[in-house]
Amino acid sequence: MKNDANDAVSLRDVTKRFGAVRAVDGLSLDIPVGQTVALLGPNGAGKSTTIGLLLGLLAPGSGTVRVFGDSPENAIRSGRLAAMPQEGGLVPRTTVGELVGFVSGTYRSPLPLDEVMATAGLEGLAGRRMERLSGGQAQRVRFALALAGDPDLILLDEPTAALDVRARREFWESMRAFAARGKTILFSTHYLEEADEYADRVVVIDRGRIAADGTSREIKRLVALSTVSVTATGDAASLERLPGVVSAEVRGGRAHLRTRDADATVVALAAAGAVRDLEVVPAALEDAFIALTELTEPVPGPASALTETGVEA
Ligand SMILES: Nc1ncnc2c1ncn2[C@@H]1O[C@H](COP(=O)(O)OP(=O)(O)OP(=O)(O)O)[C@@H](O)[C@H]1O
Repeated sequence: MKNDANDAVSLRDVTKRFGAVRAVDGLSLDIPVGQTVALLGPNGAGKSTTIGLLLGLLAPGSGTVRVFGDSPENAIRSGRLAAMPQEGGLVPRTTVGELVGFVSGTYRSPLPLDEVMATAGLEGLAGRRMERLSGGQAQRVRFALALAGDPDLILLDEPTAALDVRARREFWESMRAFAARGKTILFSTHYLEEADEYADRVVVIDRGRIAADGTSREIKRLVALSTVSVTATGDAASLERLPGVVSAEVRGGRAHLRTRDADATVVALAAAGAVRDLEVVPAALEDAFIALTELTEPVPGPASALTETGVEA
């Protein structure tokens, strides 16, 4: 039997229903201490429900939920678990320094204030009033409030949903500083690029179940196809027999090979002396995500549409 006290998060066969809807459907997930994990999934996949269960805001219908081997309630009480709200939580007419200082003072062993401000990227903003903060700055203040008690695990439900690209990048720089201190982060996101860039591990969730779990590289390799292009030296039918190749097309004097294993395909092309003007376009996480979440029947509920950078409502 696994000793889940070694993991920051341990979900075992967890199910949560809302009437006829199985929001979380037999989910098992262990997150070791120090990992940054993205929970990626389309609308209604069960991401918020999973986070709600981990915070003890929702009780599982069946299965067990453990945070550092303990109940979510105890993990929060001991200060090891914190969450960051997506909105609200900021008191008007106070300054950043006053609010963060006040919240810090409510903890028994808070993180030193200057460290909180530095990790959240708020240096120079201590005197700024809440009303005058940009969306990105406000989100970093919420992050500072979550950090104040020096938690070991932070749960973030779509932390950058309301931020523009630049604010998102700045937010993730703050998060990196937190992760660099050996802390564990679990965040949900619709943005594939965020999962790709900032998570050590991507857990794709769909209809309350895990559809894939691994590094973004592993997930891409699992289901998405890379494209290898070379100056054509053979016909499509012979190229389709190369290792890894799923389909081949010859047009404009170039062969375009869709492959599950670009390395193997390139090696075979090289062995055949056919690697002139080689170009390899790696698989995108977006392709993998579409493939994974299209494997099963669509769910009734909010429609989801893919944008260039992610999945939006
Ligand atoms: N309190 C509730 N009552 C009834 N149904 C609910 C409730 N909370 C969630 N659901 C349903 O459970 C399913 C999972 O919802 P959840 O909010 O966990 O998904 P999500 O992945 O966070 O989606 P989104 O990305 O849209 O926030 C959905 O079908 C949703 O409609």
